[in-house]
Amino acid sequence: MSVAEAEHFELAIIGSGSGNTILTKQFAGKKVAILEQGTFGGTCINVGCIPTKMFVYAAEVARTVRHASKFGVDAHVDKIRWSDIVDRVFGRIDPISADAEDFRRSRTPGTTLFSGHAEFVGPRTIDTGTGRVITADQVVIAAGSRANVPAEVASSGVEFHTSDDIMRLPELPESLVIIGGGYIAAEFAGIFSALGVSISIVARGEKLLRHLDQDISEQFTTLAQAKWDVHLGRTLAAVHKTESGVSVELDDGSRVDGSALLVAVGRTPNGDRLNVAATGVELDNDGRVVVDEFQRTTADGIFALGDVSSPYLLKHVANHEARVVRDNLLRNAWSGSTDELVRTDHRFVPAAVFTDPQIADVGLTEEDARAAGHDVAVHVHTYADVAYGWAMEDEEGLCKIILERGTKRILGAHIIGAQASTLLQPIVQAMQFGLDARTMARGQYWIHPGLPEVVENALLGALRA
Ligand SMILES: Cc1cc2nc3c(=O)[nH]c(=O)nc-3n(C[C@H](O)[C@H](O)[C@H](O)COP(=O)(O)OP(=O)(O)OC[C@H]3O[C@@H](n4cnc5c(N)ncnc54)[C@H](O)[C@@H]3O)c2cc1C
Ligand SMILES: NC(=O)c1ccc[n+]([C@@H]2O[C@H](COP(=O)([O-])OP(=O)(O)OC[C@H]3O[C@@H](n4cnc5c(N)ncnc54)[C@H](O)[C@@H]3O)[C@@H](O)[C@H]2O)c1
Repeated sequence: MSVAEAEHFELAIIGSGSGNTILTKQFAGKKVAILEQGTFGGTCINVGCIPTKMFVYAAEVARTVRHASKFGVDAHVDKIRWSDIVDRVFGRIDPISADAEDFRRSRTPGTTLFSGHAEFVGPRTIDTGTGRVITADQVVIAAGSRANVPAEVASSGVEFHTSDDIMRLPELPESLVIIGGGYIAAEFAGIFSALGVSISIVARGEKLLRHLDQDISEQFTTLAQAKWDVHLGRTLAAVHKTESGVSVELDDGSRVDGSALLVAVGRTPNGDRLNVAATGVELDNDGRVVVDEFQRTTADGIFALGDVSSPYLLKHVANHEARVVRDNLLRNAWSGSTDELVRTDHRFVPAAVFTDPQIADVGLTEEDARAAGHDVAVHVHTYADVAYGWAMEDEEGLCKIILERGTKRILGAHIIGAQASTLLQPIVQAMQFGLDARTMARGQYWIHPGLPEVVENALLGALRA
């Protein structure tokens, strides 16, 4: 079909992850195209946040049993039924994706789903990859990101996995070599080790999760080194196939062997595969679609959101940006005035790494706070120093609070330990709504002897520091 014969839509959305969530009832009756090249629903539901956390929970159950004896409860893991774990996760997720696709394909009047690789061929003109070309008044680029694979692995001919397929392995491997020291490496190391797999990690940094506050990164690295075979400050030289799986050759000539290989070295935004130049959308030096605070790209009528344009690569950020785009799609976003437009708020973006132990953070690291010139007051409180931590026999967890000394404003909070993401959320709330540390610590009751007392004590310690 030629561009001249293109079918016209009021709205076209490239990507059915967070992009699909835009279509609430305000869009009923509008003529909408959704373009999706892969599994409907995108990364989070199919291969990201949700399945990984379902595996994380199964891993935690196994870990609890393995550690039960220190509480005077003798128990052991009889067997890991890997295929049942996989079936539990995907038996729940796959139907959700299939139903969401069916809903858009056949139960949403006015919406057309194009299942193909979309590319721009002109201003707001898209080749849908299905033999049809469409035009649209407004376009949303919500095309996400993809896993990076180092050339040494890609060209090796050796079987390897990424987060896209590691959760569907036919069998649990005896050992797993993980290349990378970030989020995905940490989460899958936690999952597979709890299920009995020997873990080796190869990371080029001197610490794991090195983007985190130094105290947290150090604590995690120390704990990881005690239970996994961790190779820090090493790069990959080559990858070889062996009789039992794979051998990874490092830059110092040493080798790390395992039965399976997981590559977890970051993700690339998919804007480079959309021929965005044809529609006037700019990419930055990191390949992200350039957007302003209203999620508008450099081309009239085109918004972008989520991993394709955001440095955060987090689902709650993509969701927030999708809500901003939804609101701005319904306004006249290129009229010249921005008075009516909704702004994205990236001030206090929290994140959690669901590894062992869990990690969560919000705001500045101590290093960044000092580098920004703040006069900081810092306190680290351990789980072992609160009553619930005693109950848990916890020797790993800590909560670090960074305050601006004069105002008592919370600049950053960093937690490693059980339920870190749950413990962090009230601090996110305090930062978002301008609650200072003194009011947060002493202006409310803290349930005794709940685990959040570690946050209360970290706040009080920072106030005294
Ligand atoms: C293993 C893993 C675990 C994660 N865990 C968490 C977590 O616990 N918490 C968290 O906050 N975040 C997590 N994330 C990150 C989170 O999944 C992403 O930030 C989020 O899903 C991005 O949403 P999105 O809508 O931008 O992109 P996606 O959900 O990836 O959607 C983009 C869609 O666009 C499609 N597409 C791309 N290019 C084209 C094209 N040219 N034509 C047609 N379709 C196209 C893709 O197929 C995809 O379906 C995790 C990610 C991974 C990989
Ligand atoms: N719980 C969560 O919110 C969650 C979970 C998983 C993934 N994610 C998102 O997905 C994104 C991707 O995760 P990720 O772990 O792949 O990326 P990451 O950016 O967290 O970590 C990448 C790691 O790979 C290393 N690396 C990069 N290139 C390398 C190379 N050529 N050889 C060896 N090591 C190399 C980096 O030094 C880093 O340690 C994250 O940025 C995160 O935002 C979030």
